[in-house]
Amino acid sequence: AQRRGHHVVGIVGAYSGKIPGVALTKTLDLTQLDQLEAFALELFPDAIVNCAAISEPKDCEADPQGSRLLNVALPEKLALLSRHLFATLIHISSEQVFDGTQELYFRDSPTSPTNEYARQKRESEEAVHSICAEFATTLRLPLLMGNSLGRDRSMHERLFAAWSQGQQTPLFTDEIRQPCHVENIASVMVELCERSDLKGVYHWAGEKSLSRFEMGQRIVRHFGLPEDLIIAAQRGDDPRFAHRQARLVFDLTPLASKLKTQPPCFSDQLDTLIVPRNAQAWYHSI
Ligand SMILES: NC(=O)C1=CN([C@@H]2O[C@H](COP(=O)(O)OP(=O)(O)OC[C@H]3O[C@@H](n4cnc5c(N)ncnc54)[C@H](OP(=O)(O)O)[C@@H]3O)[C@@H](O)[C@H]2O)C=CC1
Ligand SMILES: Cc1cn([C@H]2C[C@H](O)[C@@H](COP(=O)(O)OP(=O)(O)O[C@H]3O[C@@H](C)C(=O)[C@@H](O)[C@H]3O)O2)c(=O)[nH]c1=O
Repeated sequence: AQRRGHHVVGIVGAYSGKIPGVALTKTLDLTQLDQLEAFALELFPDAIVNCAAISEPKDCEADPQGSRLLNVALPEKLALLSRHLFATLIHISSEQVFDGTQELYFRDSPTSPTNEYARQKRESEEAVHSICAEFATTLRLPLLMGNSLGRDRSMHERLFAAWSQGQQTPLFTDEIRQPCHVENIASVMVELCERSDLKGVYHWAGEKSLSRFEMGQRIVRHFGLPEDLIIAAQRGDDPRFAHRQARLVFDLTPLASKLKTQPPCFSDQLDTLIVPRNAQAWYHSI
């Protein structure tokens, strides 16, 4: 956004560090919608990009009411503000609105959420596009790759955390995802903020679909680690995981055919990953 000459204001919750490229950060509890409204009216933004959520399925199961404040009430409020401000709204939904039984998911494929998080995401899509359809683009996203600000959030960071504590990680051979790294998604979002002809719900993901086990293998090889750090597993091996969606793969044509940014290959995504701080001593010791 900075490269394109945009002025970015970042709203943060608990995060207190510097955020590269963000001119101003504002700490707000995004469950306090009156404070958000006051700030938005003061700022009068041209575009609002909503990345806030309770984004762990298990956290939404544990606290449906609390997570709804972020995952449904907040997008609703942002949609009302977008309409009032005539501001573009970019909202994020998830591949998890689908049940994972289909070979490929299209923008108009029927959704069938199988958990609280996914139900909230579908509800947020319906709210946003009924309130401010002419201003909003919702991106349904896949499993995200990248280096999180806190260094403990993404898939490779969680794997490094387990490996550096001496744990081998069981990874599903029968769970297929289409991971995409966040830098690529940020470029898509900047393009969408500059386009008025791409409103509605779109799918975006990486070029390649892989099993969680294949992802683990590619991560291990990329960092020159021993292959026995990962163990092939099946979702059904453990009743806690038997319900997990088997295959979440998107048709990307509608958006990929209109944007300069293209779905990234998996090796480009691996090249952006760094060893998380808390695993560096272990990594250099092996
Ligand atoms: N990660 C993934 O694999 C996927 C994510 N998504 C979606 O992408 C979006 C981003 O997800 P992701 O980056 O993983 O989410 P994270 O959980 O990593 O980050 C969400 C952010 O929301 C902010 N937040 C939460 N509660 C509050 C609050 N009360 N007040 C202010 N800020 C708050 C937090 O900011 P702070 O740190 O400052 O407290 C946190 O950093 C979400 O909509 C998610 O549903 C979709 C598909 C997959
Ligand atoms: C994917 C996977 C998970 N698990 C176990 C580990 C953990 O106890 C449980 C849940 O896995 P996860 O913690 O990865 O959460 P998971 O529910 O797999 O997915 C999450 O992925 C992370 C990256 C996110 O950002 C979330 O938004 C969400 O998409 O399932 C395996 O044993 N093998 C696997 O291959």
